[in-house]
Amino acid sequence: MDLFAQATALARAGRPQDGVRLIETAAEAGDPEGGFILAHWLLYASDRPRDLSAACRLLESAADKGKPEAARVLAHLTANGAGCEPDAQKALELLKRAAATDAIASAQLAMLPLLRSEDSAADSASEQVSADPHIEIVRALLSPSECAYLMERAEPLLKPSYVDDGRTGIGRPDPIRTSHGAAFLPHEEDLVVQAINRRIAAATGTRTGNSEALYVMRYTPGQQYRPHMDALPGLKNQREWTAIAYLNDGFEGGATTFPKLDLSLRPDAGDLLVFRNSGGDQQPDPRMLHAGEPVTAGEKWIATRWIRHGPHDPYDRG
Ligand SMILES: O=C(O)CCC(=O)C(=O)O
Ligand SMILES: [Fe+2]
Repeated sequence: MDLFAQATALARAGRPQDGVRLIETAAEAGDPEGGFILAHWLLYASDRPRDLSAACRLLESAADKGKPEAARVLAHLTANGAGCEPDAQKALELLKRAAATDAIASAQLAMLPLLRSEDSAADSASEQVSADPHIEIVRALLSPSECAYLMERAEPLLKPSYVDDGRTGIGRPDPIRTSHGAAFLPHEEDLVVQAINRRIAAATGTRTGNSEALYVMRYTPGQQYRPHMDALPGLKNQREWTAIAYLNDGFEGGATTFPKLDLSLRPDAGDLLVFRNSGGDQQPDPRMLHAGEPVTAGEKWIATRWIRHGPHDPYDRG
């Protein structure tokens, strides 16, 4: 039985602390599997305070001992400068090392030469839907292969979408949003996702460091996002902008509607819908109520960036 299975068996037998101790002891002894698991507990802050630097050190040691998944996750953190100095060259070397035996890393590596440049955001035609409030569609910002890549990467990570409680900032299931989704937190934000995030920032005139994690959503028939506001009253660092990349075509229903503005939009795959949720005073703009209408056939995939007024830590849900 591998280490994780042993720890899980202990937890199931009512001895979770022994399971945790088993992983910690293995990690301390330099076991790459133990180090990889402990690094994730430190990244997710699941049972202990978040410590990105400690996670990087554990991943580095596990990667040096030949664990490709550790090299891949460390590549993401290194490219991002999360928990360590940003170093694009080192990130690429780590990814190449991982790609020799890790299918996810090799798919990522294969995408890199196909990525559109950050400057290409300026070449995408932008159509103004409304000047005030600001709503626009940037056409074909993402290529078909980039859209396919995001859906493929997100699929195994999908979980029922939660809605953050405006008061507590804690996520909970809510019939308002019945889709499934996956957030690309900094350690999951691979080099392709980082490039896409930079392009979305360039297209919206915002900074990557102001955004929440890219959130990929999938709606199957009957699923929807009922009318809601992305800006939340009382949020100290407001969700000023929303940028939604549409990743596929070939579904029915699922338009994005703004009931107060009498607008119904159905952008094409690769397009980015951008709208402003709050004014300069950071107060939610009531006109920006919007919904993802129920999908009636096929699947609808989108990727959303909720962009804050100022710098935001994507690990911080508040
Ligand atoms: O699915 C849609 O069209 C809307 C999604 C949305 O409102 C959001 O991501 O905040
Ligand atoms: Fe929304």
